Amino acid sequence: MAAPKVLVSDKLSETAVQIFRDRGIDVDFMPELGKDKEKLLSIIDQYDGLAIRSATKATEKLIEAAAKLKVIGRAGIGVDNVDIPAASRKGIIVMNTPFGNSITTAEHAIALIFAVARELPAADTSTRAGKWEKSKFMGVEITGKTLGVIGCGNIGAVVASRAIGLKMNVVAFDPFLSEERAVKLGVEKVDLDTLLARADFITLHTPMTDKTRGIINAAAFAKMKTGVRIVNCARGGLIVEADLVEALKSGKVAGAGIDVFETEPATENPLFDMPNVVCTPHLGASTSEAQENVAVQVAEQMSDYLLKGAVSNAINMPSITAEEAPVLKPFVKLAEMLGAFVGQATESAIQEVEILFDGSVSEMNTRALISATLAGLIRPQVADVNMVSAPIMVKERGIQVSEVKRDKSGVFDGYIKLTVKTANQTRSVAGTCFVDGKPRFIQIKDINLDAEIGRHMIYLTNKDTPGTIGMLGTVFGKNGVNIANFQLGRKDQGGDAIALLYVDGPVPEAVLDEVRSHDQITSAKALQFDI
Ligand SMILES: NC(=O)c1ccc[n+]([C@@H]2O[C@H](COP(=O)([O-])OP(=O)(O)OC[C@H]3O[C@@H](n4cnc5c(N)ncnc54)[C@H](O)[C@@H]3O)[C@@H](O)[C@H]2O)c1
Ligand SMILES: O=C(O)[C@H](O)COP(=O)(O)O
Repeated sequence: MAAPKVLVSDKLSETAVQIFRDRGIDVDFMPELGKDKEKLLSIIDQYDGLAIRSATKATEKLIEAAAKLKVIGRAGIGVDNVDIPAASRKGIIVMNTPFGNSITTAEHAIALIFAVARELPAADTSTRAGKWEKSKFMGVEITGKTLGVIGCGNIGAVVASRAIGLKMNVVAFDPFLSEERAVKLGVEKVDLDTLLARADFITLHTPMTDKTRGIINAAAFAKMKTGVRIVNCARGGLIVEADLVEALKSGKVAGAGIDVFETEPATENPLFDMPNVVCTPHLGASTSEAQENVAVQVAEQMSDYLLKGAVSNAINMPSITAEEAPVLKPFVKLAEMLGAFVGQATESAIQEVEILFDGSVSEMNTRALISATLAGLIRPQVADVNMVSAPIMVKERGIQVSEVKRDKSGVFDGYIKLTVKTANQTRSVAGTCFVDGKPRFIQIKDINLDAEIGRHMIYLTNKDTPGTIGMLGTVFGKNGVNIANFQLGRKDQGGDAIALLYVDGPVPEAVLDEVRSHDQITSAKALQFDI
């Protein structure tokens, strides 16, 4: 098999390139390509992986053109430059490195707080110009002042701890911050209005979402103390820049430290003309330590995925560690086969799906197994689906999915049972993996059997009457269909029965019609499994 190929289209540390090479991955290092949309678009179809920072925009158009792409690795935190829904629909994993640059970015926020409190850049420029304007640059102390942290996750928490070390009082607004964690961090959890009213300094550390876009706007400025100072090292667009300009002009805001802008690269911006605004060009993550961290991490994560199927820090897929990947692999296959069985056997719209994990399987990574089951289930309708895209597609179709876990309940160490409801019927199939790692069906419609899964299979439902096996043998035999394995099961003597045949090739519909023409046969369906 050819080695996977990765493109690095942003300025990542070359350590990442070395890691890809050491792992046997072909890598093209084109750090300026992120800025050249057309060139990137023209070559993206050659790559299995794309490693980026924030300059590369992984748009829907780029993702559509990425015929082989399996993974986008963001060496950093914010993934707002990646169209995640488009990537997910195409089955592309998007991963980031959530901790590698958090300390560095928090330090930049603290640096900007000091720079704004003491007008350091302006004082530096004035002094170099020989002006010695000692009385012009009257600053403020930060000791004893209140810092409002909006978004108290990884970076916000580090900023809070540094600020507490600097003797500031910290209040935090973050709907997902628990009281316990707030107490542990030594911050006071408050609502947004309270933060705006009490803070002398405000620092932003939320992701860019529909809820956070423009969170600091004219209405928010109106609720702040006069003379407040604001720092944004998160994302441009969290602050409405035009409103900040007005607040600076009116004196409501005494200063601002801005690392991120509504439009980047920011080569022109009304904030550049404002006094006591300290601007940096999206430098939050730019230290050698952080860049080394994120480059190493992204290269290792992408390599682990491309070479071993291990998934870590993915935004759109449950994690699978390198250790669990080989153990999980046969069960992922089984889950897909169960989904594929029901997906092919069911012709009306699926309304509900229940996936039961029994015994040892219930202790595995069931989120990954659910994704695999759903992928198998809807593949008959959507050919290109995989474990990344399946949960989204199932949700888009309004199908309810539930998971049940239970202790070992039968003779098998563990098994998976998939039950699907449509408007007319409920269908179930269960399976397990034996020590040989091969998946097997062990129950269909609550009827026990033990069926090895083959590429081509025939699923029959029938009445349990004498002569059925003979009839099937005759029909298939005279039509040249060779049976590799034949499994039968029934509820009660003379009652509902099923048969699952593993055959050596595709079975023509005409042959199935002949089978169907016999009175004891209720249904006959050819199934295919990607095994
Ligand atoms: N300037 C830079 O170079 C730079 C570097 C790294 C990260 N960042 C930005 O910083 C952001 C935060 O990074 P992080 O690692 O701390 O992320 P994180 O996920 O650990 O923390 C984000 C926090 O924001 C909170 N949050 C979400 N929605 C909110 C809302 N509506 N109101 C208040 N809080 C909300 C979350 O609960 C979470 O605790 C990233 O998303 C990225 O955009 C910028
Ligand atoms: O989200 C991030 O990690 C930062 O914004 C850093 O972006 P950069 O990698 O382009 O410096």
